[in-house]
Amino acid sequence: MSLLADTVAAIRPLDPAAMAAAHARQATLTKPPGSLGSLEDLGVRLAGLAGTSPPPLPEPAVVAVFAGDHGVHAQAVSPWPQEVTAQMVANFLAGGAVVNAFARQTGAEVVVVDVGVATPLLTDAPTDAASAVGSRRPRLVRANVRRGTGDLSVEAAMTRDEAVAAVEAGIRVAADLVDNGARCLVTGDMGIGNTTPAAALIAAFTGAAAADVTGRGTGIDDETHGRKVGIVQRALALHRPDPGDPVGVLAAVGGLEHAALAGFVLGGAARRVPVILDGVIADSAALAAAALAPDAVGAMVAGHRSAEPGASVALRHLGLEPLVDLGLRLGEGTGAVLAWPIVASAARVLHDVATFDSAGVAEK
Ligand SMILES: Cc1cc2ncn([C@H]3O[C@H](COP(=O)(O)O)[C@@H](O)[C@H]3O)c2cc1C
Ligand SMILES: O=C(O)c1cccnc1
Repeated sequence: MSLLADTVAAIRPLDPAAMAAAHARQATLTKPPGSLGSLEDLGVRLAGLAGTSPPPLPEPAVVAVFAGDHGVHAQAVSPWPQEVTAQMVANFLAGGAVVNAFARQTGAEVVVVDVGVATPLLTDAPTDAASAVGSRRPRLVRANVRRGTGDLSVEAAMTRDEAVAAVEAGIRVAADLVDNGARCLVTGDMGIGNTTPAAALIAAFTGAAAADVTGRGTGIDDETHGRKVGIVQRALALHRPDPGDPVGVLAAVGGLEHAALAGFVLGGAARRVPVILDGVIADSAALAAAALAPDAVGAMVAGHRSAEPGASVALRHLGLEPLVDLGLRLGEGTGAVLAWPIVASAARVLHDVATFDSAGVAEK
């Protein structure tokens, strides 16, 4: 079988016995029952994912920033030049982007994956994902499938083979990181124009109208936004993507980083490690992952609620409630990195907190 088929086949539901044990343990801890709100449910889900209660602490964490370019950039859907994608990759590797600052603050590592950047990357950064674990220096993984997609408003973004190659690149990154000790995977993205394919994917997988899922990305005016909605509508009318064929949807209206992120989520789910979703790009990729393997949703944690309207539509479809809601609309993995300490805290409660019995605290 192929790596994609093997990975999908390895994804199983959450373990009900571990979840029941974690749920029972929550009730014995020195706090009023339910007082940790959704963190209690998150702790239970982490136990179900790991198959043990208490669940392992989700650390170390690595944020993988998948980078790609977009043919639809030719339709002026973003005010930024395409070269900014490659320039920001250099900035990530030099440690100067917002995601680097947040990663330093929280203790996460950064790996950048070139899965579809249009311009060749010149860098002396170390290039293996495995060594990212425990390293302070960002890594670059060279996994370029093609130098940017086709313009999805007039042609398929990529071929089916390219979509599968990008998904499998993401699976490989997840596998390398987990095999080298990562216990939490964090999604990141960089790709000028990538909120347009994200909107098209969300419309295709949820059935929502283009106007309800297309946002302002880096910050566009009303005229550009109106045109962007029209371009998403045109792409959907042209390709008629079938949500029952997730690879076909990714190939028609996706992006290389979206496809790789779908694979990254599947790779984490197959190895039963939590994957924290960042913003609208990760959320759109998560819809593709869930369409390929419905049980993959068990490994997903919605890090934050992006200001992009499509993000909320996608999360609702997945049945996920975001942890952080700060009006962020940056991407790169920033919101997900901020959520990581919250995810770790949800697990740590089940390790560290005394029980009413052990602490001699009276129950009501
Ligand atoms: C300097 C800069 C840094 C970024 N970091 C993330 N993005 C974000 O903005 C882009 C998507 O928005 P749109 O679809 O409107 O182009 C992606 O690259 C995303 O990661 C950035 C964008 C810029 C300009
Ligand atoms: O939701 C996101 O991650 C996002 C929003 C705007 C631009 N880039 C990314």
